[in-house]
Amino acid sequence: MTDPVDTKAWKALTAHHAAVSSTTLRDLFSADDTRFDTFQLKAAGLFLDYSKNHITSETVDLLLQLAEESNVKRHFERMFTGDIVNPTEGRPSLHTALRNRGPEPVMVEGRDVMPDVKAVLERLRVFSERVREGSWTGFTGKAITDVVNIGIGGSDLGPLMAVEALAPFAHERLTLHFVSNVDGSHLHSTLKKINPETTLFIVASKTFSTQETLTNAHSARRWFLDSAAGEEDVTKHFVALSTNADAVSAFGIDTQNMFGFWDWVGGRYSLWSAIGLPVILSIGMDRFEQFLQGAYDMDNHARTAPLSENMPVMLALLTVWYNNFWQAHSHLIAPYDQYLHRFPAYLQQLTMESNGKSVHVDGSPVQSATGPVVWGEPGTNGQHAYFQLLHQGTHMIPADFIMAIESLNPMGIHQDLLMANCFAQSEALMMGKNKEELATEMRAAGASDEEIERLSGHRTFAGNRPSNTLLVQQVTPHALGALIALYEHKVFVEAAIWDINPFDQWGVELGKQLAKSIHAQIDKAQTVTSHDASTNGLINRALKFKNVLA
Ligand SMILES: O=P(O)(O)OC[C@H]1O[C@H](O)[C@H](O)[C@@H](O)[C@@H]1O
Repeated sequence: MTDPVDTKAWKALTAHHAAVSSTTLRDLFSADDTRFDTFQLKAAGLFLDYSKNHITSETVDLLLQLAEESNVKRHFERMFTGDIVNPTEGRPSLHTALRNRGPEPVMVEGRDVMPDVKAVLERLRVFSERVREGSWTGFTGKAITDVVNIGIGGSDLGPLMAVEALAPFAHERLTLHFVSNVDGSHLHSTLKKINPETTLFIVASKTFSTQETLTNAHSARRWFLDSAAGEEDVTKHFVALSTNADAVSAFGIDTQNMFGFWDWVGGRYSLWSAIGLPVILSIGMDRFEQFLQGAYDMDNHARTAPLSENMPVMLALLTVWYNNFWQAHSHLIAPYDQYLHRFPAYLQQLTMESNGKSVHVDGSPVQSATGPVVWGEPGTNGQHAYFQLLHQGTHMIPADFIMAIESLNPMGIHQDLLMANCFAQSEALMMGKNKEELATEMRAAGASDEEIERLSGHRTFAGNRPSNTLLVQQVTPHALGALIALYEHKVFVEAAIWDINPFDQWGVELGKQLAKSIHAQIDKAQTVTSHDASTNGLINRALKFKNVLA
């Protein structure tokens, strides 16, 4: 594969950037009153306005040429049809098979995986219905009231985000809890709220070897056994979601209580698999299927829509445009919906674990920036915290505003105010306020010319800051499925352009290795000299704090 910087489109985009970078968004809008109609897309119930970006039709043509030269369509086909798109682990990446609602088979090593996918979904349906209707009972015969998901990373962020996002559809009797951090306070504060007789623990771990999850699961099991009559009661209160049946048995969970998935499902793409059990318990299997359908609709869009009408492709190209040509390496996600409050955190793993890479698929070093830093909070809260920097700071931070038009909890003027704030922010970021506008405003409020002069640097806004706005009718299961799949495919297209592998995560391994050896040293409680001076110093100081070192 050609390095993206060596493609014709990349070179043309570099020249194009130099030619257009001084044109402001205000200029672009005053020169063309059809921008909003030109730069919009619809897909799977979502509406995207991308007109508030530093683009002209020529920019879009060049970006589309880059997508062509990067064989984006072929990359999609390879992923959807089960090719080894994760060569460092020798695996396909088939989260799309998990939500395939169509009749087409999906082949892995010559075998259709769809029957297995459907069989697990069926088992999840039966199990979740029993828990939801109250016929799955605990060791004293009572119905389950609390479900604790113990998992981390992809085995936590997805189900947690989706359970929160779909809270209006939640089962009335069931309260969902999520324990991820190995910090004992996380488990402790959860255990304080629940009763062992009516709690179901879900131990969620693809590998079933993750230190945090196993530590939390063992502690939860011990806590449970303190109240239960005996080991045999564990079966009624612990289930596992994993690809590793041996490790599940070794932990002491009957594999009849295990819901499996497969190594061709990446952790951060696993929400659609058995890892979605907390979501299924909360909203029910019928709604979970609507969630899968939303993602499937977006999959079909990504796979079949021409590049120029393809929403994930366009979002990816805009990220490449800013990241690689405008040197804007930070990306804000601003969902104007309180229930989407964990969506930015979810996208952090999806995007930063996928595209935080410095080498191409063949292992050679990249020559341009890859995945940006992704962050955010729900609106309107962010406005009262860090939006100052977005409006007047020295960085250009492209933003995605996500607005659900209808609230699932309509209350007076709340939703209209939320919407007004969302639209006001993207307008303010783009239009800014020049000195003349400020002067008119201040004069009307009685300010003197001297005062206007003194404050104009502080109170003007340069504007010219780009954003996308995504509209959705309501955050329903279908809409959420489509939204997540949109970002999954966006990340995939970016990786295809940068020629990096978005499906491995070797970068998390070194810290895990070192933590193991440092844990052994902390346990030994002897002065440590095997690390660098800072790390030795910190361990030894900590041992002194613990009072275990002379
Ligand atoms: O599901 P598990 O095997 O427990 O993995 C949990 C998480 O930990 C790993 O270190 C990876 O960084 C994540 O991609 C993964 O989702």
